[in-house]
Amino acid sequence: MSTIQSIKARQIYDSRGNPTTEVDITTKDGMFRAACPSGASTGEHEALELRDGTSQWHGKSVFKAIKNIEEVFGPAVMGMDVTDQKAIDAKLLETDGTPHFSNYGANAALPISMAVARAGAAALGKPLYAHLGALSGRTDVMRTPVPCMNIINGGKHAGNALAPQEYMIAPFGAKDFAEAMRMGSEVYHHLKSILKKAYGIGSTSVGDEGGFAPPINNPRAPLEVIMEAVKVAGYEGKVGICMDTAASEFYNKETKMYNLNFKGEEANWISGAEMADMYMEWCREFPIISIEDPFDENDFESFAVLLAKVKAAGLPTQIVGDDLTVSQAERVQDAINKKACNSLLLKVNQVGTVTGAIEATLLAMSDDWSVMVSHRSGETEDVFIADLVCGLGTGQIKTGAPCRSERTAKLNQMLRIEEETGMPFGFDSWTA
Ligand SMILES: O=C(O)[C@@H](CO)OP(=O)(O)O
Ligand SMILES: [Mg+2]
Repeated sequence: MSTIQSIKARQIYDSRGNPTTEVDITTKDGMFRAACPSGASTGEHEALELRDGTSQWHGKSVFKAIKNIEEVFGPAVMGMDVTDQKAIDAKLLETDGTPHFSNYGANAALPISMAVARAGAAALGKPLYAHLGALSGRTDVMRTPVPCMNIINGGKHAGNALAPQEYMIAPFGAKDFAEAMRMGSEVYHHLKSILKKAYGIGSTSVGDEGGFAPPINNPRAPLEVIMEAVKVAGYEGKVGICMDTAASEFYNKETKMYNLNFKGEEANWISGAEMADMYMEWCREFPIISIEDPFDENDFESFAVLLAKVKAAGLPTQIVGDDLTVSQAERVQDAINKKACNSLLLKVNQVGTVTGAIEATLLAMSDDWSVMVSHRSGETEDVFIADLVCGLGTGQIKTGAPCRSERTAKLNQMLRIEEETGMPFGFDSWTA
């Protein structure tokens, strides 16, 4: 048994230069630190990110959340045993008194929960990934994941006119994580040269997650240039494409239409049914193995239409819920009932505790979904999700481009985990 002796919180800054929360917990085994990430294209059902003042502007300070850590959550969990993650997470929820931290903030609860996992691992003499594997009952299936690297940025993450938010490469044909990293970084560098030639000056500036943000607004064009880069690198058949359209960002709730040129001057409205046809066309033409948030966060219907079409066509593409499911068991259950998707994007701050994230994962897996662990567009140096994905053994992670330290920190941590353990690599359904 190892108990919480002190909790200290501070405001630090994330990769976008916005304030966020960090916590230090001490036990007899030492000091354990964790920091909270922050999204830009956040789902409306996510647990509350508490910022000072009344607006939701991300540049606002988080001193209220800091105060809540030190004066509300901290005292509530003081003296509790850090090896009992479930009990501490339940205490955080009970103290807040709402299902998703609407009173004191998930950005106050989450770093405590993550630091407790680190402290618990130390108390048991285990690496973090092994502790998380045990907490989720998945010790026997731990593995390093296919890194889905976001190499072209659009949407809310970039200053270009491109509507879809993320175009990722997934080097699933690698023999191990180290090779996947090498393949990903080679494709990334080839893409840089191709973009420079095709689009000139400014085309290789990057978005929030390190992917290029070229002056493109045709949503199909990135698929073409990415495949060109994959070809030049010599990895055709070994690298798939994953997309995150983040379609909630350009949906009109009244007209139920999507504006595929929402950052450009002239709108380009299309219906959910037309979007589904567009995705199907792309999936037939390109090796797209994953589409996240292809529709609005409440448009379960269009999700279900696309999933059914993909299955009927025998395509390998997974349909991933992010804003739709917000890493919360209730929303996952809803999506299971409505057959809206077959994959969960897992972001710990959408739910606010490590236990909540594990619950959502296990529920999704119980219906044969895949699970892609994910960073946020606003990240810190904290590498927690690298250990989480290996411990849960989901086989997929998205944590940005193979550049920028807040992204490579996680990728490099997985290189270390692979070196240390020789864990198996990859996601079984994605094979070369
Ligand atoms: O939509 C997403 O999946 C994420 C991470 O890539 O973006 P954000 O953190 O801005 O929600
Ligand atoms: Mg998303």
